[in-house]
Amino acid sequence: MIQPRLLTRRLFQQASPLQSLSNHAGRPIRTSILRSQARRSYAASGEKGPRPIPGQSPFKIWPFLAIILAGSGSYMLLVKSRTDMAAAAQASKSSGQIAAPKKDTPTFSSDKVTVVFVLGGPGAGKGTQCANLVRDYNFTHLSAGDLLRAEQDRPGSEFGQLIKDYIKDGAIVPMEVTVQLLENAMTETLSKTKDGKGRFLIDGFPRKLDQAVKFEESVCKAKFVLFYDCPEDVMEKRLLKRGETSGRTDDNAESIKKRFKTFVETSMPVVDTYDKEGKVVKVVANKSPEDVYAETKKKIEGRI
Ligand SMILES: Nc1ncnc2c1ncn2[C@@H]1O[C@H](COP(=O)(O)OP(=O)(O)O)[C@@H](O)[C@H]1O
Ligand SMILES: O=c1ccn([C@@H]2O[C@H](COP(=O)(O)OP(=O)(O)O)[C@@H](O)[C@H]2O)c(=O)[nH]1
Repeated sequence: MIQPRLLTRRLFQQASPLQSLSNHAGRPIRTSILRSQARRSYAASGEKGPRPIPGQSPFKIWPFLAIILAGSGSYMLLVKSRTDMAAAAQASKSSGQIAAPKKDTPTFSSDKVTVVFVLGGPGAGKGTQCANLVRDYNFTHLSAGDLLRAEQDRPGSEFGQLIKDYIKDGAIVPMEVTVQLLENAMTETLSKTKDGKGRFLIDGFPRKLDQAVKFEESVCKAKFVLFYDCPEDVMEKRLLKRGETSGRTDDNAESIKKRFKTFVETSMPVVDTYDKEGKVVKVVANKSPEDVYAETKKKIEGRI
């Protein structure tokens, strides 16, 4: 099984929870600097300046502007450096890794790496069908949910509690965490190949449009989306049954309800968007696992 590696500094630079912490930490200093700037501005407009020439305005605007500009400039620099420093400190404390620069081109070229997103409601049978595809088509299966649960349980993870809360609530974990875990897992798999080629089933991701955009921009373009279409009542029965043995904190009636809501409101728009681009392979999932797989095979032949 692929172990998610420590998240890199890039993740910390982008992760909103930590950024807001570092911003918060810097606020008192910034406020006091602003106050002292304000005091200086008032002093500059005091009575000790040269006497005004008759006919000209007694108020000179340029000194004010210069002070405001200089003040704002140094304020911005201070804020930026403090934010970067805090992020770097956090990152090195927890991972000891060097920052990866923010990038706009995908890490993996789709010439070498094939990515298929596997989507469907909770309990639609994504994981079950992925196991079949791994056996027959030499895919590597990466379940975003499994990676998040492994990160949640990793001793020392800064995101453990955050992931736990999101999963229990059926909500979507901030994308920086999930995208980085997926990229790390892909890197690890590909590092074991001679030619850097690979095929991935990314199961249960992207669950939100911004995740889809981010992943395709920074990690790898997806070839197509395999979508398992299943009625809610069927999925609910399956999940409650799975909950008897899965040990998952979200396989209970209350969490299932929330997960369905998230799926309809947030994840279905991802499927609809890809569908408009002609990238969705839809499979009816309300049949026996064997029949679902037979339809899957028929529909993906020629696309992979
Ligand atoms: N076609 C099917 N018919 C009946 N039960 C299924 C089917 N596919 C999967 N299951 C069962 O339903 C539960 C959810 O399936 P799973 O593959 O884990 O779904 P997902 O990954 O979409 O949440 C599991 O307990 C699984 O054994
Ligand atoms: O990209 C992802 C994938 C999963 N999750 C979280 O992990 C939970 C379980 O997802 P998984 O795919 O394991 O299970 P499913 O709900 O499809 O059965 C979801 O409800 C989310 O809270 C997430 O936040 N982002």
